[in-house]
Amino acid sequence: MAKKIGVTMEVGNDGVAVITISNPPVNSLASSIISGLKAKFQDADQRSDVKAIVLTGNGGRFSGGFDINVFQEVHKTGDISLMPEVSIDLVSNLMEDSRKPLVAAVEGLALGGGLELAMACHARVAAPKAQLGLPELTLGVIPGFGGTQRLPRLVGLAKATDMILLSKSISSEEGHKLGLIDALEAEVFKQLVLSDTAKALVHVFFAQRATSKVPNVTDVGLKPRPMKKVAVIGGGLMGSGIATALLLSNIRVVLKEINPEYLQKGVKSVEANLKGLVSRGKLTQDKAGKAFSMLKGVLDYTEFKDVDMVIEAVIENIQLKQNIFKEIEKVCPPHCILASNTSTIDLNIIGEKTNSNDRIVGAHFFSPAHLMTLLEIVRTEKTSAQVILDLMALGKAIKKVPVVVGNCVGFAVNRTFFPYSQAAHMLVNLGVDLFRIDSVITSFGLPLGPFQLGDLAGHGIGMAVKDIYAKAFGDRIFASPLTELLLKTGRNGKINGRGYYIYEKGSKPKPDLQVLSVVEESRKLTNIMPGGKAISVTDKEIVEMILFPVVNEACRVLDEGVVIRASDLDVASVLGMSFPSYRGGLIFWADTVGPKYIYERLKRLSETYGGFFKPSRYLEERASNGMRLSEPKSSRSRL
Ligand SMILES: C[C@H](O)CC(=O)SCCNC(=O)CCNC(=O)[C@H](O)C(C)(C)COP(=O)(O)OP(=O)(O)OC[C@H]1O[C@@H](n2cnc3c(N)ncnc32)[C@H](O)[C@@H]1OP(=O)(O)O
Repeated sequence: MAKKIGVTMEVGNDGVAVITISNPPVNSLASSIISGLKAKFQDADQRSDVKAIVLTGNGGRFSGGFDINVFQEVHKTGDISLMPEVSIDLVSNLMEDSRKPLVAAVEGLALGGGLELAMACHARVAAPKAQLGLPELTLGVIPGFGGTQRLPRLVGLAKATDMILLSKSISSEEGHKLGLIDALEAEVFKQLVLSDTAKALVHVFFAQRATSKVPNVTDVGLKPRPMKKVAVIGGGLMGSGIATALLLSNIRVVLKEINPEYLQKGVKSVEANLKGLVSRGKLTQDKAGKAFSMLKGVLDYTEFKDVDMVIEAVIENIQLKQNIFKEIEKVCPPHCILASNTSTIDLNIIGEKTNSNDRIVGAHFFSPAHLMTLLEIVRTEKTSAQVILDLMALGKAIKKVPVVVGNCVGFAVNRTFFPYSQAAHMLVNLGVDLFRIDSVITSFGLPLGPFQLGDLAGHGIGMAVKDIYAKAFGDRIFASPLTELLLKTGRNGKINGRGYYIYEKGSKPKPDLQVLSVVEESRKLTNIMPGGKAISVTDKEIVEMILFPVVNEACRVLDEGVVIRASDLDVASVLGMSFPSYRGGLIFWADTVGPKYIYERLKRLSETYGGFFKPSRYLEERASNGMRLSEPKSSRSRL
C-alpha cells in the first residue's frame, strides 16, 4: 500500500480545526510536510469558522522531527537551499503568534523538530508515556526551530541542558510551556547542517537502519520465530554478560557450566551485572529481581530439551567447541538454533562434527555483552535464512544492533581491527613511545589507545588467538614479542591490575614506567629501528601508521564480500570498536581522507617498513580509478 504523505485539516462543528501530519512511519518533517503545515495554518487563521486549532500526528506518533533524509541530500549535493525556511515563518508567525488557541496533541513521540513544533503551540496535551526530546546533537546539529530558546523557558535551564546536550528524552508526564525564537539561531543551524560532523552522524544514523535489511533474509516473506528460552554455555565474562542481556529482555535463560564452582561464579556475575545497573540508576530493584528469577543455572543438558537457541560462550578452543556442538545437536529440539560466540574460529570447523550446519550461526557479542550494542551475526554458506532472521530479531529484542557478516577468520570487526594493535607494536619497536601512541589515538577520538585496549581485553587473549591470525594472514602479521615479554613480567592487563598501565580501584589508569624496560627488550629482539635509532614521527603520522593498515584490511573485507555494504563496517566500527561516530565510521572516514592519499602513504610505508603496510588490491584499484571505498562493487558477495 502506498504511503499517505501530507497534512490534512478537518474542521468540526465545534469550530476546532484538527491539523494532522501524515508521513509514516514517524511523521518526519519533510519539505512537503512543512509547506503543508504552513498552508493549513494560514487557512485555519483566515477561516472564520475556525475558533481553535489542534495539531497532531497520524498513527499514534506526533513527529520524529525534521526529515533526516534532507540532511543527507544536502550532504550529497552541497545545496543548503534544500533546507526549507521554516523557523520564523511557520513556528513563530503562523503558530506561536496565531490569534487562535493552538494546542498540540502529542502521542507516542515528539522528537527534534517535532517537539519544537509542539513547543510553538500555546499548550500541549500528551498521552501518557510519550517520548519527548531534542536529540539533534546526536546528528551533529542543534535544535533549529527554536528549541534551544523555548525548552529552557519551559523546563528550566538545568533540565533543558540535560535534554539538549545529552540528547536525553523525557516522558510526557513532565509537561511544558511556550517560549520565543531568534533569527540568528536559524543561521547557526544551517551552518551546522553542512558541517563534517553532521554529515558523519547523519550517515551513521542511516547506516544503522540499513543493517536491518539483509537480501534474501528480510525480503523473502519470512517471519521471526519466538525465542522464549535460551541456553548459554559458559558462565565466564562473555557468557554471563550475554545471559544478563537476555534476562533484561524477559527471556528465560539456562546457564550451563561444567562444575558447581564455575556455575556459582557465572550466576554471581549475572547478579553483579544486574546490581551494577541498579546502582547506576539504569534498572529498578524490582526489574532486576524479576530478571534474575528467570535465570536457571545447570550442570547438565536436561533443560536443553525445549530451548529455542543455544549460545555457546566457552574459551576459544576448537576441539572443545566441536564436542559441545556435537552434544547439543543431540539434546536440543530440531528447531533450536545453535550459535557460537566465537570471535575468531571458523564456524564451518566448529560445526564439522554435526549434521546441523543450516542452524549453526555466529552470535558474536562484544564485551561487556550486556552493555555493548553491536551483535555480529556470522553466517556460513549453509546457515538458513530463517536462522539469520531469528537471530536478528532476538538481537533487536535485547536492544542490540545486529550486523550480518560472512564467515572468515576474525569475521568483520576483529579481522578489520587486528592491524590496529599490530601497527602499534611495530611503531613501539621502531622507537616510538607507547604512551604517546595511546594519547594520539585518543585525541583522534577512540576512547582507548591500542595499549590500554590490550590491557582491558587481557593480554592472555591476544596470545590465544595469535596463531590463528598468523596462519590466516601470513606476511600481514608483524611478529612482535612484546605481549609475550609483558606476560612474563606478570602483567596480564587490567584483570590483575598491571599491564602497560597500573590499575588501582577508584583512580585512573597510570602509565607504568617500569614497562619501558620490557619495551627495550622487545626492541632489541626485533631490531627494526633504522640504524639502531628511534624513528621520528609526527602525531598525524602515528594516526596514519595505525589506522591506514586497518582501512587496508577493511578493503579486503569489502573485496571478499564479508559485509553486505560498506556502511555496515561503519556501524560495526562505531559500535564494536568505538570508532568515533562523529567521523562517520571507518570507511566513511577513509573516504573523507581519500583512497588515493591512503594508498600512496601505505605504498611508501611498505617500501620503508615492509609487507605489513602493503596496499591491498581493492585499495589500489579504488585509488587509481578515483572511486570511493564505499562504492558498491557489482560482483559477487559472500553473503
Ligand atoms: C530542526 C530540528 O531541530 C532538526 C531535527 O529535528 S533533526 C531530527 C531529530 N530527530 C531525531 O533524531 C529522531 C531520529 N529517529 C529516531 O531516533 C528513531 O527513528 C525513532 C525514536 C523516531 C523511532 O525509532 P524506531 O521505532 O526504533 O524506528 P526506526 O527503525 O528507528 O525508524 C523507523 C523508520 O523511520 C525513519 N526515521 C526515523 N526518524 C526519522 C527522521 N527524523 N527523518 C527521516 N526518517 C526518519 C528511519 O530511517 C526508519 O526508516 P526505514 O524503516 O526506512 O529504515
